Amino acid sequence: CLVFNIDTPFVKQQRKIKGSEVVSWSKGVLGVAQKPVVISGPSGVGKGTLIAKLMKEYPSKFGFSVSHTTRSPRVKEIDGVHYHFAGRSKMEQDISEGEFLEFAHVHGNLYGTSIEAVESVTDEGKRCILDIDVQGARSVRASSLEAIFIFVCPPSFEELEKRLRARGTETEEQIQKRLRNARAELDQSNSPGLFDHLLVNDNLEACYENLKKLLSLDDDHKDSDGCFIEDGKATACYSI
Ligand SMILES: Nc1nc2c(ncn2[C@@H]2O[C@H](COP(=O)(O)OP(=O)(O)O)[C@@H](O)[C@H]2O)c(=O)[nH]1
Ligand SMILES: Nc1ncnc2c1ncn2[C@@H]1O[C@H](COP(=O)(O)OP(=O)(O)O)[C@@H](O)[C@H]1O
Repeated sequence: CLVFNIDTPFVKQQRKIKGSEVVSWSKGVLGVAQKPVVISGPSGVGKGTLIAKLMKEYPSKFGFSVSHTTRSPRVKEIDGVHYHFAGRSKMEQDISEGEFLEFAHVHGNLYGTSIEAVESVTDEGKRCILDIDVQGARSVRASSLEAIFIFVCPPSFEELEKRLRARGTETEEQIQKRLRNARAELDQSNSPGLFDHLLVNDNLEACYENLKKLLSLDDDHKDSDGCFIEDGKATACYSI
């Protein structure tokens, strides 16, 4: 099986401490396996909705990287399916022991992708989808895991707020925090060399078709209005 060096911060730190070569390896995410897909974007933009559509249409092609988080489960969220809901001290310990590919503090909670989360998808022969924040995307970019990076934008800030409220899963205080963070995340979507594609989620079906096009799942190149993709260098997708 194919192995490659996963240069996580833990591996780099161990190399420094030990002053010798430290190699950590993972399997199956390089070579014949298709590149994992990293999807980022502000809270409420529709990342989960798009990913759910993709997984429903292509259950044997894609697998979701189930992250760990210290946030409380929402109604209908299942432990081990949507997230691995974890205690902070246990998660911090696992991070310090090098079990995570990346982690970040987001909206006041700790989130992270364990190496096992990615491997369990690739072990099934599926293409891995990661729903992670911009900091996480940066960490994965800096690691040797080659992936495709997609940032999902809302058509406007007002629409983002509307969706977040309509979802009804957060308190007013949490909504305000997520909206504040959204501005910073939207600014960072333009960081040079970070995202390969910006996808505007205005009309859901049009956006989904464009996502499929990006992933070469749709080769009939249908026109889609209300949603566009920028290849290569990310440029502002709209102004707030
Ligand atoms: N860095 C990182 N971010 C994550 C991970 N899992 C989820 N996130 C991000 O954490 C943020 C909050 O996720 P969540 O609490 O599910 O709220 P939502 O974005 O409103 O659905 C989102 O930006 C996710 O993309 C992870 O493993 N690592
Ligand atoms: N294109 C869209 N138009 C209108 N509502 C949308 C669209 N995409 C998603 N939604 C709705 O917006 C809310 C937030 O979507 P969700 O997938 O939970 O966002 P995220 O995972 O990015 O936080 C959900 O209630 C979802 O049904």
